[in-house]
Amino acid sequence: MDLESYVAEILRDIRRRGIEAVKEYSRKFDGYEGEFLVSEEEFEEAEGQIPEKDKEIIKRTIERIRFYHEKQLENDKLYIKNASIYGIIYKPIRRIGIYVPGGKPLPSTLMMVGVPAKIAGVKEIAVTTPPKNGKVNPYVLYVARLLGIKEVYKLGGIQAIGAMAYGIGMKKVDKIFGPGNKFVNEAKRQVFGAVGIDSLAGPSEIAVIADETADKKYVLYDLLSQLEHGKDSKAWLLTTSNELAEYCRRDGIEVVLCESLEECAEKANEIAPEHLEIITENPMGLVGLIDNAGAIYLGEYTPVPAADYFLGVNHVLPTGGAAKFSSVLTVMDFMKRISLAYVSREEFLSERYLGIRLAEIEGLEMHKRSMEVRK
Ligand SMILES: NC(=O)c1ccc[n+]([C@@H]2O[C@H](COP(=O)([O-])OP(=O)(O)OC[C@H]3O[C@@H](n4cnc5c(N)ncnc54)[C@H](O)[C@@H]3O)[C@@H](O)[C@H]2O)c1
Ligand SMILES: N[C@H](CO)Cc1c[nH]c[nH+]1
Ligand SMILES: [Zn+2]
Repeated sequence: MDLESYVAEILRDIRRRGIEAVKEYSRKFDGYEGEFLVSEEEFEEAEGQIPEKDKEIIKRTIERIRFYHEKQLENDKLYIKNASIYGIIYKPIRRIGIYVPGGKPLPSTLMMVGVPAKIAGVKEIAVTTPPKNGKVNPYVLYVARLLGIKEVYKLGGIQAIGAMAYGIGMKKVDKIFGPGNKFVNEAKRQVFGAVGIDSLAGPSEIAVIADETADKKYVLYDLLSQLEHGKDSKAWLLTTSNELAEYCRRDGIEVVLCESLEECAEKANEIAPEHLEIITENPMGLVGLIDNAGAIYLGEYTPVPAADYFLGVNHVLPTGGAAKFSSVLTVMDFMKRISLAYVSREEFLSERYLGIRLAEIEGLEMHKRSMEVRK
């Protein structure tokens, strides 16, 4: 069965049978039976397991992520014309769900999603993450606690996405955030409409554009870093250097030898990778040629793992070509734009002839009357 039908069948079953189906899939895929909601005692136990040094590492990282993201917050945009007010106001989404991957638990992902959500002012946050041996990773729980998130569920994969989208075993969320494996990503795609989703942030990818000036070892380890996430991850080397191409020919790395850096850039645009590193003599010079990438990292000292963890930039990024039409996670993904207008009598009466005639053209009589009846 293909992935789409496989996931659709499980989601259909979850919609039909509710919590019984969620329990069954949780038992089957995560070997878990028991309460889904993490208890206060579990939060405390987790905190007790984290060494003080690690607590400092996490706090400092959260500060760096906050510093970067605070600058993204936009103000309402209003203007006055003919004594009327027009514009856009921003409101945080009321209730969100965050999926934190758990095959290899990624507490850093909770920092990347939780911090901008808090900056945006989201009031209710539910986190789902798959348990291992019946428990949630203690670092994930510690990060949740630091961010003031109390609702964490031991739920992973398709069943977690179904539970958040349809409100099974928890209050339904308005939008689901966070990356995951191919099952999670496809489930998010399929529940879109019932809820919002951030983007299609699936198995990790990296493309590196490099020339003969690049350090071969730096390039190779950067490529291998993203393959480490799992067998669905992808890595491309786009290079003008024969020597580098030969050095990086390893399992899982697709090497493309190009005639010029312009050709490398065009190849990157076709791939639209999640991450694009440019390690060339003049990396900045190529940025103008790149249209499609989730993130662009320039030079020898901006490897993807640094961005994954401590630079402060967001590591939730579109994959599978979705960077052609979607973007890195930002604070504004947690907010809705609401159109606002307050029209003065003077402006309404002087301009309404436009609306009245357009209503006639569209044959919508009550639209016309609504504008005509006003004095
Ligand atoms: N694009 C991004 O922004 C980004 C960021 C971080 C991580 N990632 C990616 O997230 C992914 C995390 O994957 P992971 O597997 O470690 O954790 P995960 O939590 O996404 O997936 C694990 C869950 O998948 C479900 N599952 C596994 N096999 C299944 C099957 N055969 N049928 C149904 N469900 C099944 C189980 O419920 C399991 O708990 C990686 O691919 C990583 O590259 C992407
Ligand atoms: N590289 C991942 C995004 O594709 C993010 C991550 C989290 N932890 C390590 N890496
Ligand atoms: Zn990574």
